[in-house]
Amino acid sequence: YNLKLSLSEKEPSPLQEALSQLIRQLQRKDPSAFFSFPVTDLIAPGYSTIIKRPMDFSAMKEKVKKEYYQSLEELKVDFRIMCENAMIYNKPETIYHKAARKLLHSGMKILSPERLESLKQSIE
Ligand SMILES: COc1ccc(Br)cc1-c1nc(N)nc2[nH]cnc12
Repeated sequence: YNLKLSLSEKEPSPLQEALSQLIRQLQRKDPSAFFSFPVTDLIAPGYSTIIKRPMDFSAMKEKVKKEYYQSLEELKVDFRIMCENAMIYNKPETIYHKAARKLLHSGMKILSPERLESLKQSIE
């Protein structure tokens, strides 16, 4: 029987697939998983007052699932915010600041204009 897929079983769109693939590639560059989940004030005292736009990979995945991203570039914006947050809150000599700088650097290659353009062609 061709039972209609319920809303919760909607197939991911090509854009969602591409976004999820990019997030997987980016997460591989965060082996310590510092960026997998939201930073809490318990882990980082005062974080929620200092950082106005918190972002992490789990939030990105949620935004993909809810189709918040209308383009690949919007993911790049959130990725940069996530890394910059860590470099704002944490002093330069900390492992978190250094991990963020390194992640930002490798992420900008994965999200380079050329890479995103060719990925866009494959989505159309
Ligand atoms: C989710 O955050 C963490 C999880 C586990 C551990 Br150990 C540290 C963090 C963390 N700590 C600080 N100070 N700044 C961050 N920026 C992104 N991650 C962090």
